Amino acid sequence: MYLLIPAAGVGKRMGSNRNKLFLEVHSKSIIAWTLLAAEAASSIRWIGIISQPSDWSDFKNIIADLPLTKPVVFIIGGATRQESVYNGLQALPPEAEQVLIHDGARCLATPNLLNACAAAIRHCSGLIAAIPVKDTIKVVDDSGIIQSTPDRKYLWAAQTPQGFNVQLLKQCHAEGIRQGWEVTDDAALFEKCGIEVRIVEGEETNLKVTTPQDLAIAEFILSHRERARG
Ligand SMILES: Nc1ccn([C@@H]2O[C@H](COP(=O)(O)OP(=O)(O)OP(=O)(O)O)[C@@H](O)[C@H]2O)c(=O)n1
Ligand SMILES: C[C@](O)(CO)[C@H](O)COP(=O)(O)O
Repeated sequence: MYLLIPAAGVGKRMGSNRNKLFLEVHSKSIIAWTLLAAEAASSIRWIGIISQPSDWSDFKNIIADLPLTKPVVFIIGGATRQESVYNGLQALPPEAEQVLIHDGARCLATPNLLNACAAAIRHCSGLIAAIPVKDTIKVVDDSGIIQSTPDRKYLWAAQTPQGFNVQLLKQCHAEGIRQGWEVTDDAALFEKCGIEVRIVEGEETNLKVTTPQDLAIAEFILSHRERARG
């Protein structure tokens, strides 16, 4: 399985003055944890890191200290996650028929989840890891007035990995450019193109490290995992 890792953000919500994936949690950088999970996932055979060239030296220094055996290719990121993934798709090896896309910021995803998504994409055209929503979700208008309360039993929180047929995702990204669609995950492009996307049960611990509070939560999860391993 081919894995694309969007890693070209700037971490605005983290309040970081550099790519938040260089921040450390439990003694390793966020990107290091993500790469170690990809290395441990037996289904992953190739890794593309989609990132800003100004970050490549720092990424390469981190990678040099990791026990990686799988090829890692650097791909130029875009101004948005959507553009970054578009670039990543163009850089896939021509033989890639399916792809997993996994946020570099989701450094707690387990190898089992990566493997489960890699297995599941063999039997469908598109999928996302997701977990049922625990809170009641409100739709709120621009003036802060609640407009509706969707039935929670139909609400899932999208995570990554997200898996896709490569050709179909390339077509959907191209249509998104033509239509001016702005999406925050790749599944939305499939949905807009009318292509079915399935759910794979995600992990409650599969946090997207976005704010400083998330760093503390990630630290807790990683230290708990370490204690559980003994
Ligand atoms: N132009 C971008 C923006 C984001 N990402 C990646 O997409 C993932 C999810 O994005 P997010 O958590 O929003 O990261 P940032 O964009 O860095 O955060 P912020 O929105 O707070 O700036 C991250 O791994 C990020 O590196 C990317 O590859 N290219
Ligand atoms: C792809 C994603 O992680 C699914 O929840 C999320 O949409 C990324 O959003 P971001 O604003 O780019 O972090």
